Amino acid sequence: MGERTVKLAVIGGDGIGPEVVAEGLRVLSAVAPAHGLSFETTHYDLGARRWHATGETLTDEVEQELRGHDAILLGAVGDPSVPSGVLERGLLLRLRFAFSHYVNLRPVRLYPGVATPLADRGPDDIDMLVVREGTEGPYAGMGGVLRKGTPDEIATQDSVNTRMGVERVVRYAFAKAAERPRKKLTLVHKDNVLTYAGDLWQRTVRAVGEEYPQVSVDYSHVDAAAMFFVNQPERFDVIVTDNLFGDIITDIGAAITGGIGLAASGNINPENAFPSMFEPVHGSAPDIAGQGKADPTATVLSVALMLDHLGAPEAARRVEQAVAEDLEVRAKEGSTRSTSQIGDDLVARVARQG
Ligand SMILES: NC(=O)C1=CN([C@@H]2O[C@H](COP(=O)(O)OP(=O)(O)OC[C@H]3O[C@@H](n4cnc5c(N)ncnc54)[C@H](O)[C@@H]3O)[C@@H](O)[C@H]2O)C=CC1
Ligand SMILES: CC(C)CC(=O)C(=O)O
Ligand SMILES: [Mg+2]
Repeated sequence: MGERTVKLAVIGGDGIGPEVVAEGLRVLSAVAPAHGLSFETTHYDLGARRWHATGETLTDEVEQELRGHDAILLGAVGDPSVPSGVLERGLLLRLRFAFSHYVNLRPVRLYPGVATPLADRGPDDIDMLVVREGTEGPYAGMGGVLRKGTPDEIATQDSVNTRMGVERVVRYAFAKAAERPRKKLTLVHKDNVLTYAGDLWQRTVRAVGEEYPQVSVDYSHVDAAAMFFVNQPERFDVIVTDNLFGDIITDIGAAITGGIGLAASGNINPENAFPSMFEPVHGSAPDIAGQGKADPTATVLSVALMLDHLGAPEAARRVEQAVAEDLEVRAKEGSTRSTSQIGDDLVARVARQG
């Protein structure tokens, strides 16, 4: 088999980010060669440390360098020593926007054996794919503040929804739904209150849906969807939703599938005009940083999403299989392993499958 070299940019970032990324990379190194892949990694020191040292979040030069890679693996950004939003907007959202990551793909899947707070539900009941819009909505950064610091202060934060931006993510979600056995797509929004944006999303889903007669479509207001996640998760197959709603409901999705330490995501540019970026759903978890307590599984599953995106589905399945086995053992025997011990076990499982 000929070997393909993938140029991978690695941004560990802040808090537990570098700890979980290190384990993701070890699993990647263990699985890649058997699938004809070799990864040429470049590490970028971005995040709080760099901001304190230089005042920079992301320079144009670094952005340009990142553009030259095939994919990016990111841990998390954000640190209590930096004003909230500086790194989240200046680094993470800047990359999502600059590289047109309009699909934020977040599987919500209960692995066998994993404890869920939903007493009478199992893996067959919780297997959804949330397609969160990644470049618009309230995250766009539009708005401002008037009369700051006075009793008359007014802060606005606009939600931006473009026809083009909504249509491309809706189209992606329909294509995903059409590939899955249930062929069901749910639009999650709040069109009874956010009437302008909601109407655009509804009309777009109706129009694109005409091209996918095999996909059944329904709608849920986001507040009801939050409730259904915890009392009727089997309602959902593929969900398409805006940036903020998708952010919130996927943390609920993580909570019902074993916790935030297991939840993976991909920031995808489906046209491959820019490198896609893979990262756990969680943040930098300053409360447990540096203690070896972080679960690297979410990052390892994000590596599987990356392998899928890079056209190596067999390698991706192998990583997921290793995680599934690890989670089954954890369910039976419990686990007090450190971040790197979980990494050791996943590397060993991936190697055994080879
Ligand atoms: N994609 C990103 O880079 C994200 C960054 N953030 C940033 O991260 C910082 C912390 O935000 P929080 O709201 O506390 O969210 P968080 O996801 O970092 O932590 C929430 C809770 O989950 C736990 N947790 C997170 N990841 C874990 C893992 N792998 N294993 C075990 N436990 C884990 C944490 O210890 C904490 O109790 C903030 O600066 C925030 O802006 C938050 C979310 C996403
Ligand atoms: C900008 C990030 C901190 C937003 C977030 O929480 C996420 O993408 O999951
Ligand atoms: Mg989030």
